[in-house]
Amino acid sequence: MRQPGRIQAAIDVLTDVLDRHTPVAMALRDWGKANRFAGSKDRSAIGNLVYDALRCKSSLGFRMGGESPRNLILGATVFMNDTAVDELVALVADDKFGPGALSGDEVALLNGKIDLTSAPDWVQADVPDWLWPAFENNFTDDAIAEGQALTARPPLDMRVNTIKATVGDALKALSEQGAQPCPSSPIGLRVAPAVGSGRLPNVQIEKIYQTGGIEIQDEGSQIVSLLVNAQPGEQILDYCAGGGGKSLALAADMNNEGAVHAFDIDKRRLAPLYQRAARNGADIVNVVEPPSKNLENLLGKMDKVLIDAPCSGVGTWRRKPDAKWRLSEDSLEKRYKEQRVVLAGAKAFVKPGGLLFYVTCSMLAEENEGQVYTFLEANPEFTLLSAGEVYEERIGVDAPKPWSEDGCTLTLTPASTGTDGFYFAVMAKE
Ligand SMILES: C[S@@+](CC[C@H](N)C(=O)[O-])C[C@H]1O[C@@H](n2cnc3c(N)ncnc32)[C@H](O)[C@@H]1O
Repeated sequence: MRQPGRIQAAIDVLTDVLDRHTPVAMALRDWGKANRFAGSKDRSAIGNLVYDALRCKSSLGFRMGGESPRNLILGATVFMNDTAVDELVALVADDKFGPGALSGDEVALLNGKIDLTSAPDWVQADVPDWLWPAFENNFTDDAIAEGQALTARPPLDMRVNTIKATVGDALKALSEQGAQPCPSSPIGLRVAPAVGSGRLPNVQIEKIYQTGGIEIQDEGSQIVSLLVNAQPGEQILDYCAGGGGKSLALAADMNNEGAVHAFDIDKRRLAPLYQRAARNGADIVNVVEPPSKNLENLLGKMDKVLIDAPCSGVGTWRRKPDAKWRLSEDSLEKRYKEQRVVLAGAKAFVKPGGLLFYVTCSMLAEENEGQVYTFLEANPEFTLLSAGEVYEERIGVDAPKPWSEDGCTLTLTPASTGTDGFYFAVMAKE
């Protein structure tokens, strides 16, 4: 396919996402099925344009005078992919598979007729307007920069599974894919974000992945798992284990000694963990299916309980930009309620002297400090500890510093640590 055909395809896919509310991955898959002539390079070029347009939907819409799929994709082509306006005009002029000739107004807009610095802050930050007060409240002077960092293409991060491989083994196995050590996680590898129409490698077909030597896991998720500081021989409950990304990381950190009990209220979410744990050789992962009465024998006995709480997912907007615009006040309220429920349910498993960890992939104070401080007030047997020392010990004194409102809990963000957004708090039970 030539560039104009790819642009038109991206407009069609984005129309499906915005007008028919189809999830972006599904819209891209559907387009691929209906257009089997398109090669893998075409698909990644189209996907990149659609994802870029979604990441910057409000700022591109502002610069282009409206958020139609055509405006957004043309804007993404020029403003985010460095295509020169003259070149684009010539390319689309008479290509019958493209979006048609550009109007004079479109050309003027693409040439920067509207200055983004005149836009409201939430538009410059590409954060939904209704959410801006909460977002701004969290980051004050840095809020626009934090929002903009969430619009960048994400890298591919991998955790080396130290049960099966060393960082050196994995680096060697993935050298052709461009893997480098992560900036902060000592067990992380990173492939830089794709540029232009490029794509990230499919490492799942590589032997090192298939034999359990690596897991795909954002560096932020690796870091919060390392901050649990799981020790060999400990009994740990991962209370919201989902697909088990953090359970597997904890098991490796424990050198496969002790136990990681992986529970989730939703049995379907736990399903992939059986196979993942087997591939990882993570023998100490004990999957506990709901109902929660199956956990009764662990009450009051856990050295550590990890709550990787259900949340808005603001911290993952680089990877899931459509979720940013789907988030609603109602769904956020539901997440707050679920967070209170998991905190109330998980606390009973911590043994006296044990630790309770509260993690989200959100960057909103209401889901983070807000929940932790409310919990601490109602549960005086728990005390907030500072996470700074363990961060320095495990991640390094020279590593990029996470953001912290209270000097105790940590918020990792794309702008501060170059990771997905994550919140981390640790509380001790007396
Ligand atoms: C952020 S996800 C977990 C991701 C997972 N820990 C990982 O690293 O891949 C949050 C999980 O909390 C679960 N959850 C929600 N309410 C819960 C509850 N009351 N008890 C236990 N798990 C719950 C959800 O089903 C979801 O899988």
